[in-house]
Amino acid sequence: MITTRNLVHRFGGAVALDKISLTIPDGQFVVLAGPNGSGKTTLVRHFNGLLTPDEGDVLVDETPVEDDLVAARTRVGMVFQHPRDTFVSATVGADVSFGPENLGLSHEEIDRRVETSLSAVGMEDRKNDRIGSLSGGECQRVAIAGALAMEPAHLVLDEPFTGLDAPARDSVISHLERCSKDGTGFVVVTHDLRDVWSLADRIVALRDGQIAVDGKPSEVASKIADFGIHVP
Ligand SMILES: Nc1ncnc2c1ncn2[C@@H]1O[C@H](COP(=O)(O)OP(=O)(O)OP(=O)(O)O)[C@@H](O)[C@H]1O
Repeated sequence: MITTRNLVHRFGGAVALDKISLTIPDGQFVVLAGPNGSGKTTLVRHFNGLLTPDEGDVLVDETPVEDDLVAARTRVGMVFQHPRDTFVSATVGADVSFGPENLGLSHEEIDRRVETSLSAVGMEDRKNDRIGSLSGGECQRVAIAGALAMEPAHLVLDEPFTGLDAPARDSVISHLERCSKDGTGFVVVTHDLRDVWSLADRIVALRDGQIAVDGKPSEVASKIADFGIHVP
């Protein structure tokens, strides 16, 4: 469970998050929407301690993130835009095993996690492929596999569809659906709801650093259409 309580974040004098209180239970598929500059990326960067609150608290499983950064980063995985820049190894399999290796797991457990997470994104036959040979959608899927291999309770994807063509988007979405059914919670940051509307349990929309809308897709559709978010 991820909890923020009266979370405030400022950049210089400018308030980016203005008293955000939010609880995300395990397993929930949350879409975090809102216009450019509304605070989405700033908010999710608090979920695993990439930013520190100016005021308020952020807790993962009821422990303040700053008290146990390792636990927070194990429970909350993140995949950012442009994953091509974040790969650390030359091949798909080596990259996905990098995180579990750093957890000090046994070879058997590392192999199991690599197999499971690559097959969750439909890349089980591509372990030996070079990262440089992948398309944009495949890069995104390998980045998701790398995060899944850490077996997080929540996986945060920041604008995962940027730069992907329609078939690549559809492929990533169908694999997210599969992982979601298997129990992984998701927080997907987007300003375009069309891709993920059908997968979402909950839509949270920010405006000017505050929660403007929070509810099930069917409840919020009419409320969010007027603030710069594409609704299907
Ligand atoms: N490193 C930074 N330094 C200064 N201001 C920042 C920084 N990062 C974000 N901001 C400002 O904080 C506010 C929230 O930005 P944030 O990136 O969280 O919004 P966002 O909703 O994710 O936007 P986008 O959809 O454009 O990515 C904006 O006004 C932005 O200009």
